[in-house]
Amino acid sequence: MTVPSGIYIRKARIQDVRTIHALLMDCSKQGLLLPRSYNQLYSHLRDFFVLAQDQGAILGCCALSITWDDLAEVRSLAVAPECRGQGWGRRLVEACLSDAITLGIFRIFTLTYQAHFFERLGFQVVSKDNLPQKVWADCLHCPKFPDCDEIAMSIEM
Ligand SMILES: CC(=O)SCCNC(=O)CCNC(=O)[C@H](O)C(C)(C)COP(=O)(O)OP(=O)(O)OC[C@H]1O[C@@H](n2cnc3c(N)ncnc32)[C@H](O)[C@@H]1OP(=O)(O)O
Repeated sequence: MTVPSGIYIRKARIQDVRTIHALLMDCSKQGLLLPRSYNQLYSHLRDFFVLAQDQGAILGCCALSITWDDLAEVRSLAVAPECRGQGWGRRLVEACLSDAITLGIFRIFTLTYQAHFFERLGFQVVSKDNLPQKVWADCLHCPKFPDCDEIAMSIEM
């Protein structure tokens, strides 16, 4: 497998939406994360960081979504298979954590099947009961609702 060169992390642009959508759809078909509609991606595009290549390809993404005055969520994390295992997933999450600090938010949670990956970044498993009700607003649209089997994790910075 050829490892792409000239890749870096930047904020998402409007031209990236279709590629972000395709990346997330690929992972969601494998049951790894929840799909996001074009409507959601356009309206939340400012939340996203992408792993971009000089030639224009988008090889990864991650979003920081503000939940409430002291809480934000890391979501929609995906790295293209050819770029995995090189620290890009970690850097994408760190970009979101850094953004949270800039915004003055120091408690971040995530809902994930990749508990070990997030543990490596300092997240800890928490009870879903410890997350505020507001967190579950999007879940009403989830095909798995109300039987969520994702693991809740959080980090305090
Ligand atoms: C909130 C959410 O969106 S959850 C959905 C997460 N996304 C997916 O599952 C989609 C498919 N998977 C992927 O896109 C990728 O495998 C990711 C995003 C999970 C990981 O991205 P990568 O770029 O491969 O991870 P990266 O190389 O940065 O690894 C960081 C650390 O986590 C570890 N790690 C990476 N993936 C995993 C894993 N699946 N299980 C356990 N540890 C892992 C690495 O060994 C590394 O450890 P280190 O700090 O000791 O070196």
